[in-house]
Amino acid sequence: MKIAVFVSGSGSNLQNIIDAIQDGSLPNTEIAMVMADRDCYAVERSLDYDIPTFLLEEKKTFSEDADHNLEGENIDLIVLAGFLSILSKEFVEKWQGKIINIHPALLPKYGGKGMYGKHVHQAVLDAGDQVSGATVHFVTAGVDEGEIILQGEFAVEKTDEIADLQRKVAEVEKEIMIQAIQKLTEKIG
Ligand SMILES: Nc1nc2c(c(=O)[nH]1)N[C@@H](CN(C=O)c1ccc(C(=O)N[C@@H](CCC(=O)O)C(=O)O)cc1)CN2
Ligand SMILES: NCC(=O)N[C@@H]1O[C@H](COP(=O)([O-])[O-])[C@@H](O)[C@H]1O
Repeated sequence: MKIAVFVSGSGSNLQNIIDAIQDGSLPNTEIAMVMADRDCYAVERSLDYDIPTFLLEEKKTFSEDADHNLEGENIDLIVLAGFLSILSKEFVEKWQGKIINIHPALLPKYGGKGMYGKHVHQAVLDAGDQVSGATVHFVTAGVDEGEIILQGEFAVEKTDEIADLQRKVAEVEKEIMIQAIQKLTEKIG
């Protein structure tokens, strides 16, 4: 299975995929390319592993530029891993069913435009939720509206702050990201 990973941040989810390939949890899986919409630590991680890496910083044309790079690469799956730009309707329709995203909450709660990173964790704390988690879902033209593939949960303690949720989310994301790719590999082959 050839995958392309889109990134914007620290790259912890990218690292989880790299590690899973190296430890044999994702056999027959190859990260064919990493594409970033901004300079970020995920780019450094990708380059450290000699993965073909593209920095596409023109926000208005990211989807078009990314599609150009994907052409002819026989990519089976696109993984949005901490990716913070909204993909165009045209791009999503062309790759429909082959793009997944990981979100740091139990969708449909706390999803949509403006809901990313610390904004999500703050919303969970403000709501006083006792349970939160993360979600892997298919990507559609709408933001965080696609069919849910997997979710993982954790308990929110009264004393928890944003940093605590970031840590707990990261642990759940590590599990469900790999499980989701394994599940789709069985389906796509
Ligand atoms: N067409 C789609 N594109 C993307 C989706 C999607 O479901 N459909 N998922 C997002 C990932 N995401 C949450 O999981 C998400 C990312 C970014 C935003 C957001 O509001 N972004 C800001 C800009 C932030 C920045 O560039 O620093 C914005 O667009 O104003 C919300 C949700 C990835 N793409
Ligand atoms: N809605 C998008 C969003 O908030 N994505 C979140 O960015 C964090 C950093 O990812 P990274 O360490 O893999 O870059 C992750 O928790 C991911 O769920």
